[in-house]
Amino acid sequence: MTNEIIQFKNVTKQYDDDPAVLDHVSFEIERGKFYTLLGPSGCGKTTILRLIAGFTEASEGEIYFNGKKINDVPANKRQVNTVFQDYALFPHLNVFENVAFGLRIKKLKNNEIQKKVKEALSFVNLEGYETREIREMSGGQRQRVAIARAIVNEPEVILLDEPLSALDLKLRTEMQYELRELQRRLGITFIFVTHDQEEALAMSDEIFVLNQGKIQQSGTPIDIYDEPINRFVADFIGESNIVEGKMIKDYLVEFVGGQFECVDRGLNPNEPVEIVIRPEDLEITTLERGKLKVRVDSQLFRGVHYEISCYDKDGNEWLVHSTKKADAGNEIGLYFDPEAIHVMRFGESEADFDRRLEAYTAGDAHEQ
Ligand SMILES: Nc1ncnc2c1ncn2[C@@H]1O[C@H](COP(=O)(O)OP(=O)(O)OP(=O)(O)O)[C@@H](O)[C@H]1O
Repeated sequence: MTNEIIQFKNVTKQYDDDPAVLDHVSFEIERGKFYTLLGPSGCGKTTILRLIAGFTEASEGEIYFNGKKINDVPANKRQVNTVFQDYALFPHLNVFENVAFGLRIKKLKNNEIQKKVKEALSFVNLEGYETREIREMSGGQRQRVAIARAIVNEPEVILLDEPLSALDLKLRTEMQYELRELQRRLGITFIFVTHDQEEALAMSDEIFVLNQGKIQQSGTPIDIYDEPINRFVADFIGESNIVEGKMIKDYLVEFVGGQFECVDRGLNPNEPVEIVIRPEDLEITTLERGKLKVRVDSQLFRGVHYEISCYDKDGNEWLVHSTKKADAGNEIGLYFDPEAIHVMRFGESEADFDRRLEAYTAGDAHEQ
């Protein structure tokens, strides 16, 4: 059996004559993994969930579940449950009845309902809360009731639409651990929607980064952080310094008036590129040792590091995360390793990016 559970083939969603909210989107979801759809407000994340759940229809393209086309399968016949942002719990029912609701509709026997609800509540650490009213539960507990209500139906996929956004920061972080752990224990596929990049990096096996109805890049958190394919992804995932430049040789790149050694990524001489250097990869040093010379504009103490904003002579801003202080007005050097320079080709598609990196890692990109 293939490990693929959901597949989108060239799916487009358009309302009336408005521009498409999803534009020929294709992807595959594997069984048992934690996926995150990440992107700014309005990029189409919820629309993807609604298409999987069957709450809306695709304008074009095909959606497969376990290898079968499901475009015309109604929502209640799909092996999918959704946890909504506002939890959508029934305020007039207690915890037990909220979780039991779907099972009662399916007309399961009472003793079976008792057993399944008990199991689901124990999965989310809510044993003993059966008779509590929803209004007597905290935000985090309501969240867990909503998850119990989804897992009690034993779906193959759980869709979670910004389920943590109503929680305060501390509880949100706790719930991130809990959800991740729960997904591992259950072994069910989770598809989680968020616009919070830190949440996506912390929780996911795979992330799909979306913008304006298109998947910009998909991959593991580390792949996406270390190898963003374009300016949008680099900017959206973590903080970045991004400048324009051009390739000199396959392992030498020119920007802000200097030439710097970089990792060979199969790019061609003279090719215009964008360069990303993460703030934590810049080291404050003397003017002599520094590869870049900059003037410090401001610094903020962020607890674990200082966030220092500097400018080079061309007016580019360089953000540095450092445990060392640097006072505003001082001229300093910035040092970085060749591996810290990430070079992006302008306007490259994800498929071309993957092919280029595959060729590079297979060793047939360029001879050095
Ligand atoms: N029923 C509808 N009719 C018309 N346009 C819609 C409808 N539903 C959604 N849209 C539009 O589709 C686009 C994508 O919406 P979607 O809810 O998928 O975005 P999102 O990425 O989940 O955003 P958010 O993070 O704000 O929830 C938005 O521009 C939205 O206005």
